[in-house]
Amino acid sequence: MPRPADHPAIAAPKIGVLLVNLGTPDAPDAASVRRYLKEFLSDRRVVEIPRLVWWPILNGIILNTRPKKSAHAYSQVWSEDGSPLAAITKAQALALQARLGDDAMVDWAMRYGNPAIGTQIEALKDQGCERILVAPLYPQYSGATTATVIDALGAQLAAMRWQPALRTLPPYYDDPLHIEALRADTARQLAALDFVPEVLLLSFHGMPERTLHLGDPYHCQCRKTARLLAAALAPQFPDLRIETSFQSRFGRAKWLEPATDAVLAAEAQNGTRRLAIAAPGFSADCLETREELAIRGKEQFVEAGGTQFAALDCLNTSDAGMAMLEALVRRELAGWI
Ligand SMILES: C=CC1=C(C)c2cc3[nH]c(cc4nc(cc5[nH]c(cc1n2)c(C)c5CCC(=O)O)C(CCC(=O)O)=C4C)c(C)c3C=C
Ligand SMILES: [Fe+2]
Ligand SMILES: [Fe+2]
Repeated sequence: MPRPADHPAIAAPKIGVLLVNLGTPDAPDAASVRRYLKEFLSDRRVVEIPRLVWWPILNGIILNTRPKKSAHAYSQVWSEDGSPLAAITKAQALALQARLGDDAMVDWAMRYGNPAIGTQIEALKDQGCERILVAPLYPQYSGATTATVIDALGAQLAAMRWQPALRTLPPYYDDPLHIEALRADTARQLAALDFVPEVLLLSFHGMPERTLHLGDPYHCQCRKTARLLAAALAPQFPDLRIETSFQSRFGRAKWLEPATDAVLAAEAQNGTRRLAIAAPGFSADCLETREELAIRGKEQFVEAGGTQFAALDCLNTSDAGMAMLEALVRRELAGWI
């Protein structure tokens, strides 16, 4: 007697893959940015300050001042396809679908904003996906990013009578596939520059330093990605000095150091003239890379005396990045196929 799964008349269950990134406003205007920031900064995992203290600060100060400033920043990087983070995540989903063919149905979601995780899980289920792999596209795990995706997933499941079976993609900060993709794509971009950088600065998004002491592995995982990437690049670029920093400080608390803006200024003041910056903690370019690094970072470096500056692209839909994503996803699907 064949087992039911082996019976030719019973079709294999459909598998869905949901790529998830942080989220972004729907438009580069103050009202849209305010809506997005309200959802994002109300998450207890993102801002770990007692509500009684945080609520008046968020609603009384931040949501009245930051949206206009951030909307201006977003307008500088907005593309025909919308916010870079959403446009690139969508393009990654399409590219992954082409690579996976009939093996899985690929879709994408934003943790804050649209398309929401819950809506996309429902859509995959409605299309017959009984098994769904959810892939938070953060190489390094943190409570403020990866864990919030799983929280949203839990909330969606809590509202479903007939739930799909789920898997989640583990962090891949030190996975040889990730390090090799970063090495290959960084080397390709460095070789295409019209100058030879003295320094390659690896800039990761920051977090309050307190989260490290509370046990969040994010800082250590960023450091390990940086160490492995530097070691992988060394044979091809023996004269390149590789440094690490943390960007995007938010609020008054002490954040992880050294801070990217301070390092850019210090490098130039100490005589570095040619510098390239890369952001191996972001799987897709976004406001933090295109505005904070490529525009403001360049200004900071040049004002302090630097002469040549380049902000490298994230893995985005590069061949190296998509080959890595396909391999990471296929490894998870192997348990189901
Ligand atoms: C890559 C990992 C990220 C971590 C860790 C992270 C922590 C973190 N972020 C904030 C506050 C803000 N982040 C903002 C934008 C933003 N953050 C990430 C990623 C991480 N954040 C991305 C990919 C983006 C870009 C979104 C886009 O639309 O392109 C913003 C919004 C922009 C702004 O107003 O500056 C805020 C605010 C905190 C407090 C935090 C850690 C606890
Ligand atoms: Fe952030
Ligand atoms: Fe920022």
